[in-house]
Amino acid sequence: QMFLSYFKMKKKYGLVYGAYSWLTPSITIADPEILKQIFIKEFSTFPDRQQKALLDVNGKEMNTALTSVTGSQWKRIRNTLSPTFSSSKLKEMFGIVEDCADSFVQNIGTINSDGDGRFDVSLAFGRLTLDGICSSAFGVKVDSQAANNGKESQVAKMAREFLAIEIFKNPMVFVFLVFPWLGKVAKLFDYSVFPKKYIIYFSKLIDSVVETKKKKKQRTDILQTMIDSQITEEDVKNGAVKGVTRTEMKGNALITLIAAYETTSNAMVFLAYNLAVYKDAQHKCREEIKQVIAEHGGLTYEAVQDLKYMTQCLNESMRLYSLVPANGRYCVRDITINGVTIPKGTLVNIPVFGMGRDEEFWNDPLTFNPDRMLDMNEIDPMIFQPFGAGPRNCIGMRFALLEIKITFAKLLQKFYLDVCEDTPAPPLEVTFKSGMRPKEIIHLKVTAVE
Ligand code: HEM
Repeated sequence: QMFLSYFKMKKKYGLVYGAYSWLTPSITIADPEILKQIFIKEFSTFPDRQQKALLDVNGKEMNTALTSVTGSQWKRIRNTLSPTFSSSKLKEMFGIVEDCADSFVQNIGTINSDGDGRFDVSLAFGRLTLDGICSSAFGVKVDSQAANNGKESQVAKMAREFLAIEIFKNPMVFVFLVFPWLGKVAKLFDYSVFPKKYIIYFSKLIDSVVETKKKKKQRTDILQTMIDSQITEEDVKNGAVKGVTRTEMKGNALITLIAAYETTSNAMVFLAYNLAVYKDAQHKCREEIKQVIAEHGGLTYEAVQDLKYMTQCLNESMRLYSLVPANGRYCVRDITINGVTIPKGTLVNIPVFGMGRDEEFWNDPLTFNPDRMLDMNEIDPMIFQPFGAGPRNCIGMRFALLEIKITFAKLLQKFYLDVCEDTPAPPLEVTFKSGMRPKEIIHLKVTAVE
């Protein structure tokens, strides 16, 4: 309802309107010209997504996560972690992602004990994503996809429990939203809105993985990049511009788990649903996969980059079903942009979900039409921004795209995707927990390609 209110408000007030986000003044902006200035040209005026006090309520490790840090600390950590997602590093991580996708395809045909190919889409893609993230962020193979045989590892169990926490159900979150200045007190007492038991567990896990990796250099993953660039608190005090401390390493491994899990798994849930409903698109994806594999002699990193039509389907799916339905930028000094004055201390709300379904920006917006994503130069990156925009956009975008495309390339090679009798017709109803997901449990069916 909150995300749909955009249409009502826009009809009444237009593309820019003010409101309060609890006690913080907020302005909703859907004007792409103003947004371009906010995200890019005036980045120094809008450097963060929230006010600082509200970012310090996660405990000392997670207060250092990229999503929470500001100023020179953000710059240093972002500079350190960005190369992890370069083409060369992603190529090195290709094997990790491929192993998870292989395990997914092996398990998907038998995930349901009835053997009829019916499966719970969120459960299946959730396990796949968990495997990928635990391998890459913690350097631990958890194989949660084999969990239907009842053997779930302790790491997978803890990660699954940690990710199932609905943070907005913690009443303290509302206390902080209403009284943001209390965040300073929370920081002082190392308070965390997340249960400490999980933070302690994963901190210890990282300590032990770091020791193992130090003894024997292992495969490239996100944690390895952080280990390779570890610095001390002293280095930070002396003005280091690159590197992460051990505490920052822990906070950023944990945020990778949170930032990557719901978003990536739900991106796959919605894509699978759309391909099962829109069979022409599924057929075209399968033909493209065959052609690309033939051209590259296998499903290589380069072959995955050539899956153009699949990318169109994914983009169209993310437009219709925004994984992160709203973005934000916090204004740190008074500014006037295109006649709109934004005072210091205002929260800018970007209605990503609404803009993705707005008739002013898209023809027939509720129809899944991958052809409209043919030429991305014609799509305004402010109106369609599944991974955000500007210098503070999603750092893991290329990793997510790689994981999704490898998985679907492997899945569609082996299986046809179909709807079940009880699969709802499009458009799916959605709900927001820690990310956007289908309101109901969605089942689809796989049948082996002969
Ligand atoms: C389909 C999957 C994903 C979607 C849709 C998504 C979306 C987003 C969005 C909308 C933002 C906010 C960007 C902004 O403020 O402009 C964001 C930030 C972020 N994402 Fe993602 N994300 C995805 C996957 C991932 C993955 C796989 C990782 C890590 C491996 C990741 C790590 C992060 C981090 C650390 C930030 C904060 C960046 C910063 O503040 O500098 N995300 N993501």
